[in-house]
Amino acid sequence: MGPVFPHLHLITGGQDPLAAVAAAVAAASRLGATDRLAIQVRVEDHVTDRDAYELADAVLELCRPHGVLCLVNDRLHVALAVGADGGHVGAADLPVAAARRVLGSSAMLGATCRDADAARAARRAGASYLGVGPAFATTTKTGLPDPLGVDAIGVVAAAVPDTPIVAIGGVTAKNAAGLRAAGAAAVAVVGAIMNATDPLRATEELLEAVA
Ligand SMILES: Cc1ncc(COP(=O)(O)OP(=O)(O)O)c(N)n1
Ligand SMILES: Cc1ncsc1CCOP(=O)(O)O
Ligand SMILES: [Mg+2]
Repeated sequence: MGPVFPHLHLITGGQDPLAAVAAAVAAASRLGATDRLAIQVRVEDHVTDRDAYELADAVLELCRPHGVLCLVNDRLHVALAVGADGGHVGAADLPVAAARRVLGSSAMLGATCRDADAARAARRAGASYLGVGPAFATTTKTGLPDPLGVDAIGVVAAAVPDTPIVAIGGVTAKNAAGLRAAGAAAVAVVGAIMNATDPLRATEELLEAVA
């Protein structure tokens, strides 16, 4: 990863995640912005560790030659096994301090939170960045709390000025700039790219929106 924190985090999902990841890496390469893209390998809970490992290994093969950051959601043992750059944990995963012990001090570790106190606590426990959302309504993940909206994400960003905030949930090329303007260092998307008819173009539009 270059000296910047990636502004666009693509989280895998949908029918053909590898094709979408390849398109996203190609888009970032065309824009000379591979250090502004991160890929987070995320699979549904019913997916086996073996299948999660195979996907993560294939994603890493697409990312590494271009210096695109590769993170693994939830399954930190898979992140370690494939040699990913780090992982992301939320309320149903290892606590942040435990996750930091598993990944070691140099790995990138993201943690989900929704308010300033949780953000400060996650930072103290060792999180490198914070995933904050859902920003807007989304159907990609069920059982989510009410959307926070742009202003609430700005409040969390202001509470931890030294920690990158990644806004997630219903993010599109149209609303991404507003999240950045509110203080988010980055945005994370699933559907805007994974469900796009042209994931390469969708990635270009999102990278331009968060530049
Ligand atoms: C960047 C980013 N932010 C939040 C999440 C959500 O993680 P989590 O709360 O662990 O929920 P699942 O993704 O595991 O369903 C994320 N993955 N990435
Ligand atoms: C995993 C996750 N956590 C909070 S919202 C979300 C899904 C985001 O998907 P989309 O970008 O399609 O709204
Ligand atoms: Mg999780």
